[in-house]
Amino acid sequence: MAPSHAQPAQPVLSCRDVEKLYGTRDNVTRALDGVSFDVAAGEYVAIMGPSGSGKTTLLNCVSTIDRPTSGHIYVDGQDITALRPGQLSRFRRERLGFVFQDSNLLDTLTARENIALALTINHTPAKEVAARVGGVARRLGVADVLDKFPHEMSGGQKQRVAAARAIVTDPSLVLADEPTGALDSRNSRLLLESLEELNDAGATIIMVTHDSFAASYARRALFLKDGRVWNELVRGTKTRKTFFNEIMDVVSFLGGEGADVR
Ligand SMILES: Nc1ncnc2c1ncn2[C@@H]1O[C@H](COP(=O)(O)OP(=O)(O)OP(=O)(O)O)[C@@H](O)[C@H]1O
Repeated sequence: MAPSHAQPAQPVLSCRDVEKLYGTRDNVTRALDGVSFDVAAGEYVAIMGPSGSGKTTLLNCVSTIDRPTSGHIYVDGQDITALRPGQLSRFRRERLGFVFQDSNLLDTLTARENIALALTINHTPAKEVAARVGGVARRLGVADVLDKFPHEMSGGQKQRVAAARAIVTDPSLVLADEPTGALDSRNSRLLLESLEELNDAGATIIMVTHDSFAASYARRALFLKDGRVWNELVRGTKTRKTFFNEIMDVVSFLGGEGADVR
């Protein structure tokens, strides 16, 4: 039999011994204390953990908003901790998609213009912009609000427009920071179902959340504690309900240690 030359697929994201220290020598906070994990193409990973465990710091380092004190972060094999300031905005625009708690849409632009913005900045031809915006808007169920301004949309619609904006450039990685934090339960569910569908269609998603229900939509949950990866749960073939119960068990255990887990 011919030898197989198949290489394991390169992870989309690889964090290696990431440390982030804040403060001065006399008053140091070790927000990340040697975090290492990989995210493969097409994965959907929830990052959980008590308040102060380092979730936001980790997301900020992956999104290049902040720089680790030591360690390396690779996106598609490229060490993003080595990017020069002038390369960062291009990296973010081309490789990352963001969904924040507050949709962060620009008030003076319509939904269509908000979704199209990164493509316009990249000088994508108008015909392709129209086709891509129409496609993602249909997938996220916001095709009927494309000509509305943010103040004319519901909170749920704004978040789904933000999700459409995050994926329209076909980024390597979608980073969601408490995306359901400001939504009621119906709109949370709609957004989570949309993210799940995007993941089914191939998007790689990392979502920071306090919410076990939201995390149960992911395929894997990583738990941070005191700046370290403390535990990991994989959904596998389990139902979402079973996965939710497993997540709740870990959350209550962490909470049982006096941590503030909402
Ligand atoms: N700019 C900063 N200067 C000093 N310390 C900071 C700074 N940012 C975060 N920290 C500290 O780093 C640790 C991790 O904070 P981080 O915001 O990443 O936690 P988190 O898990 O996102 O918390 P939460 O769930 O409350 O948002 C905390 O102890 C926090 O006080």
